[in-house]
Amino acid sequence: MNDDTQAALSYTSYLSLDEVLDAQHPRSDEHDELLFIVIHQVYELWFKQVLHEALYLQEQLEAGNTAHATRTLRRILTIFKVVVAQIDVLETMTPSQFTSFRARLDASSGFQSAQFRVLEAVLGRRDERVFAHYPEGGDQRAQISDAMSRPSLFDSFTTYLAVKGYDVPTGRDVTKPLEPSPALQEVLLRVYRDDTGPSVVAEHLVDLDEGMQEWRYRHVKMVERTIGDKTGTGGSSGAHYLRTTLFSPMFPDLWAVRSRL
Ligand code: HEM
Ligand SMILES: N[C@@H](CC(=O)c1ccccc1NC=O)C(=O)O
Repeated sequence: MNDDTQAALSYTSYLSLDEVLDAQHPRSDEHDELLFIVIHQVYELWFKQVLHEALYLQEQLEAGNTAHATRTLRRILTIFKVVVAQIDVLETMTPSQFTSFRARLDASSGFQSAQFRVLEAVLGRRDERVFAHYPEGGDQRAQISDAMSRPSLFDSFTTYLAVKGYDVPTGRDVTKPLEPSPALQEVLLRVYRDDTGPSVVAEHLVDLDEGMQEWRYRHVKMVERTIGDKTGTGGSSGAHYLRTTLFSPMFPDLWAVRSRL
């Protein structure tokens, strides 16, 4: 196409708003279903942004760049605050309002959020059970599987510590779950005692771990108040299942050293 005939860039075209604002398709005539859809779409957009930042963060860490890594971590943490806070908006929906359209959700559920599973994998989760909700041979399954085969954020952090001259244990199989490592804990104690850039990065990783746990806690409370102990549309026991996910920190070594600091 000749440049002269191309429509001028506008707010609407730059942001693809025709597509974005045409992407809400309630399955009922219930007033509250639009909120439910919009909230989830906003989540998925933030997940996209967090994943984009997390990849950048891993590059910055592996290059030993404390300033950039710290800035990126602060951005991710700020987004986490926003996504935890937006649960307040969904909690303005009463149980009976949700019940009015819940059956129309069929068997769809948060279990099928591929970006959430990719995020968990980037943060170090290695757990085949999540695949149950993604068809074999599908793109989403491949994305989660790829993320589980790459070094996690914590692996990039240990690489960063090595670049900074710390004698970190090497040779971890990055496709396996993160296990507490006494040798790495000794290194972390030195990092905290030195109290320079790496200790700031470590504290931000603790913030991130806590932020993820905050989200899980707020999600469970929202579930308890909205559907009580009904089973989930995704086939789990619902709030009971979600409570079992509450107390598994992503970076166990960073928590293990705290009683010695
Ligand atoms: C009224 C609001 C909500 C209710 C009642 C609810 C309920 C549930 C339930 C019962 C499960 C367990 C899976 C199942 O059997 O269905 C679940 C999982 C999940 N939900 Fe929600 N949810 C709500 C809102 C949200 C929102 C806003 C998000 C944001 C993306 C979300 C993301 C997830 C994720 C990622 C999981 C999987 C968690 C895991 O396995 O650790 N949910 N939800
Ligand atoms: N699992 C929820 C339904 C639900 O919340 C949901 C359904 C479809 C898409 C996203 C959802 N949000 C989180 O699980 C339930 O059992 O009511």
